[in-house]
Amino acid sequence: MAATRRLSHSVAVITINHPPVNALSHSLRRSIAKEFGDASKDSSIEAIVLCGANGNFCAGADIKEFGSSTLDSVSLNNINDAVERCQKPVVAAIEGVALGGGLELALSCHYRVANVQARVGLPEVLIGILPAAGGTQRLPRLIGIPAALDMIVRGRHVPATEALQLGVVDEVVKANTIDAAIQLARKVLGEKYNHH
Ligand SMILES: C/C=C(\C)C(=O)SCCNC(=O)CCNC(=O)[C@H](O)C(C)(C)COP(=O)(O)OP(=O)(O)OC[C@H]1O[C@@H](n2cnc3c(N)ncnc32)[C@H](O)[C@@H]1OP(=O)(O)O
Repeated sequence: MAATRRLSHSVAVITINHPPVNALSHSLRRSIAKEFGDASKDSSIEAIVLCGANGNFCAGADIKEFGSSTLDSVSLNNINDAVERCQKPVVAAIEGVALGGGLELALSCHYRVANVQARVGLPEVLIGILPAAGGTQRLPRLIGIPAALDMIVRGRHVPATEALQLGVVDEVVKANTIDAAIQLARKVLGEKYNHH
């Protein structure tokens, strides 16, 4: 399990890879933090795209590690704060599911592009907990309190087209989600440079 990084036209594409659903285990979080930190500091990189391998963005915290007492300084909150604060545009490319901590990670990105087949949600309530990595703040800021509360208390999986209507994602594409996210990042960069 690891996050890997490749470069596409000065955009770093960081792929989260922990089969089958890219659950955020301790070691995956460490790997994401390292790749993201390196990309943020690398002056040859102008923007960052976060995506998932195995046909999914991320199903959230690794439920199989719940109850383990491993001490880990790389919390999902730390990662999400670093992503949100990044000076470079960060775009999430969402395929499959972005659930729980996976959606919270995507919400920390500055933009979100989803495949039409994707689903997003905060299903923590279904396992008796509440979102605790910024979802209860970032989601209402993005889509308003009533719609966010509906997602948080019902824990339902929201299809990409509805997520677009609600404003959870910025764009829905039928194919080539990662390319679309790279294009969006480059468009944002173009707008930034045109304003200077
Ligand atoms: C604090 C808490 C935070 C930050 C959280 O994020 S809590 C976790 C929130 N996420 C969830 O509750 C998602 C739970 N998973 C699902 O809803 C579904 O598994 C799925 C929609 C992601 C996939 O569904 P499906 O295609 O039907 O496949 P399975 O359900 O059979 O799952 C396949 C294997 O993946 C394992 N899995 C799924 N989610 C997780 C997870 N969050 N952590 C660890 N492992 C996960 C699942 O156990 C299956 O594994 P195997 O049985 O094949 O070994």
